[in-house]
Amino acid sequence: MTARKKVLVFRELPDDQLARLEAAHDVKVANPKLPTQRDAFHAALAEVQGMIGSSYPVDAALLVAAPKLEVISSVSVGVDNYALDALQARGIMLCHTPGVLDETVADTVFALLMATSRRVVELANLVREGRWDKNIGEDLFGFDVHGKTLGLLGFGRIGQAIARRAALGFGMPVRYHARRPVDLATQAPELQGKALHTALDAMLAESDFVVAMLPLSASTRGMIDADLFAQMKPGAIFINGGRGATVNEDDLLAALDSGQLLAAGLDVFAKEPLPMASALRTHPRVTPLPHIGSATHETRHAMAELATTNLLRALAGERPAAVYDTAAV
Ligand SMILES: NC(=O)C1=CN([C@@H]2O[C@H](COP(=O)(O)OP(=O)(O)OC[C@H]3O[C@@H](n4cnc5c(N)ncnc54)[C@H](O)[C@@H]3O)[C@@H](O)[C@H]2O)C=CC1
Ligand SMILES: O=C(O)C(=O)CO
Repeated sequence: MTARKKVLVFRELPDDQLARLEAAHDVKVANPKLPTQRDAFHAALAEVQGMIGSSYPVDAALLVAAPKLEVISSVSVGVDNYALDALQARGIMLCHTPGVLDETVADTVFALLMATSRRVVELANLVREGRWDKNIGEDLFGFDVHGKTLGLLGFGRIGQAIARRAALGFGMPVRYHARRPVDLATQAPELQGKALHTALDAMLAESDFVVAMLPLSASTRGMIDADLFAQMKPGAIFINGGRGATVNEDDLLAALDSGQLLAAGLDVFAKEPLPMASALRTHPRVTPLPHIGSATHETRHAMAELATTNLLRALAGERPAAVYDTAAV
């Protein structure tokens, strides 16, 4: 039996997963985002060997305050909140939750594709506000999704789940740009002949919808800028389901205002929650969502369960299923 260790949980965890942790270890729950719990969080850092978190940034200074830390288990697949080089230098293991959220995030991205192209929010508001007083005319028509070309920036686990919906369900030709081509024969045979690795400029020029599904890293920060928007097909729709800071938001607004982009569907923003002053909040051709890509009951539970299992395994000296390779940055 593993010796009991000290664990700090600094995000919400379902009761059944908290119970699994408490059965094996001494657990402190403290949310550093709540002023009433911030002191408890900082006090606990000095003692903990394991942590479960997600959206609170774990930077190098915070790690200095946690000298006994062996493992962090994140309830997320994205790891941009963690100081990866400091974790690597200290030999602290980082676990995350790849795979269990792919289909749910792909559903959210498709909701944004449908909402932007068919003007769902705008037209629902027209009905709600009692402005549906005649047959809808051309000025309120949308554009088809089926049969249109989809360009994917990022073609990993989630990008491929989006491509399956597009190619197999909506008859959409798919082009993708990623760090390297994917061997579809072994990884996604159902997409063979349907999703093509394409040079970035050609992909942008050919796509009716450009969907970004990129992690945030030094190479992707600010990558989607005026230069990329200018290369997109005039009247394209842009969707971001990855991370907000991969986009230059001023350039995005300029592309919307010039008419280069027809619309944007955004689940993620450079600063979250989206500041009241952001023009993206109220822009008539932006559909903004509050970072809900994976936010279903089923998937958030599956993520919490995987994160708990990862932490329990790591603290028991076993290899967890989903260790992030911090050396790969
Ligand atoms: N909106 C939401 O709620 C969610 C957002 N995400 C975000 O989506 C990201 C992607 O998740 P997965 O598909 O699981 O990751 P993944 O690691 O399987 O795929 C990442 C893809 O991005 C590509 N890529 C990375 N850097 C690139 C660059 N500089 N240029 C071109 N392509 C590049 C890779 O080649 C790969 O195709 C996560 O890291 C996270 O930030 C993930 C889950 C939910
Ligand atoms: O997992 C992630 O990276 C998210 O953004 C939330 O699911």
